[in-house]
This record gives sequence, structure tokens and C-alpha cells, in this order.
Amino acid sequence: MSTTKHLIAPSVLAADFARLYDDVQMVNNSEADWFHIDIMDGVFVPNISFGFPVMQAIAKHAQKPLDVHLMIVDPDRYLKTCKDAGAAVITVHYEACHHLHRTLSAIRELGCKAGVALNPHTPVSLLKDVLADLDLVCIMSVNPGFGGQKFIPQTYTKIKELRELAANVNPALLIEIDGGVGTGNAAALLDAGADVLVAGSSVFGAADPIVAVKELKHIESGIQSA
Ligand SMILES: O=C(CO)[C@H](O)[C@H](O)COP(=O)(O)O
Ligand SMILES: [Co+2]
Repeated sequence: MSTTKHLIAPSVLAADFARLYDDVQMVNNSEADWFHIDIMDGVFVPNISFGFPVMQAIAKHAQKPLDVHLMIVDPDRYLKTCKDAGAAVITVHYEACHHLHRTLSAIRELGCKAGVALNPHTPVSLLKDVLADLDLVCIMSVNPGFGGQKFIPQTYTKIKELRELAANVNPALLIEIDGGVGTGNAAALLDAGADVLVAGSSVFGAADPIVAVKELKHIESGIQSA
């Protein structure tokens, strides 16, 4: 039986913030691999989610790595705070960085995995000269700022383009898809070359979130592994 290689990262943005401890335990007890933590500043995106004190509270009880998605301007200001609050992966937005190579080096110097997120309008080709300095690229399949939005189909092409671009420079690069992911598009995303699936509303909005995670975890890519 082929073991699934892809990772599932439930987005806490879609959790019940009035019962956050219970939702953290749900993720701990599920087959999820990471916690996806969406930090929004109301400037880079037209929404404010939560900050580092809430992230620290999640980290206290989380039994899986925290995959932090910084949707904030000038993220260099908060890299150490983010690390100290428990981040394992820190993803900054390409569109929010003036000196991306320096920011990625700073994330790695903190001991975290370095990720870059691309808005739907941002081509993967812009990452050409930093691909070797990256552990993860988060391809936004919605416009960032809100959960529960409609998946943007152009994402499939972007995944294939990125996989090709990174093939020689960084074959181990993790491609993460964030926004509108569920059982309806997961197999096609894996076929296109995705490694990590972020899922907010399709998990926390499900009748049984544990089952929803299990279904995403056990979805097989249609392409037989070589
Ligand atoms: O980064 C995000 C929004 O900016 C969220 O991670 C993303 O939307 C996941 O939520 P959903 O699965 O409900 O779309
Ligand atoms: Co996100």
C-alpha cells in the first residue's frame, strides 16, 4: 500500500476561537501534520486575525509543528518574536518584502524553515534567484485575508511551473497550497505536484473534522509514484 507523502496543515483561522483549546486538541488527535497559523495585520491584507500571544497559547498545547503564514507588512520586524512564539516554519509574502534574500537568511539563522507565499497575481518566475534559499513556497489559491473563499484554478498551472523551475536548483522544495482546498481538489493538487495542503474551512467546517483530515491525508495522487 503506498504511503501518502503529502502533509495536511489545518488552518486555525477557521477554528472556533471561543473553544480554541478543544480545536487544538482535535488537530493533535487527528492525522494532520502541522498547525497552519495565519497572522494578519489589517494592512497587508484587509483583515486582522490574531497575534503572537494567541500563537503562543496554541504552541503551548500543540503537539505538531507550527507553520506560520505572516500576512503582514515588513515581516522582518517580527521574525524573532515568531520564532520565540513557537514557529517551526515562517512564511513571508513576496509582496511584503523589500530584501527577500536577507529575510530568508534571517529566518534560517533563527533555526526555522524559510517559506515565501505568492499572491495569485504573482508569477513563480520571480522566485528564480532565491529558490536555493527556500524550504517552502506557499502558492495562495485565494486572495489572502479570509478563509472560506473560492479556489482559483490557475493554481494548478503555477504548481507545475514552480516544480519545473525548482527541479534542478531545489528538488526538495515543499510546495504548499493555501486557500479553498478540500476533497474536491486535493487529488488534482497532488497530481500537479503539491506537497502540503492547507485546509481551514474544509476541516473546521466539517461535521467531523477528524474524518475531514483523514480524508485529505489519504487522498491518493492519481500519478503512481515512480
Ligand atoms: O491564508 C489564508 C487566508 O489568507 C488561510 O490559510 C486560507 O484561506 C485557509 O482557509 P480556507 O481553507 O478556509 O480557504
Ligand atoms: Co494561510
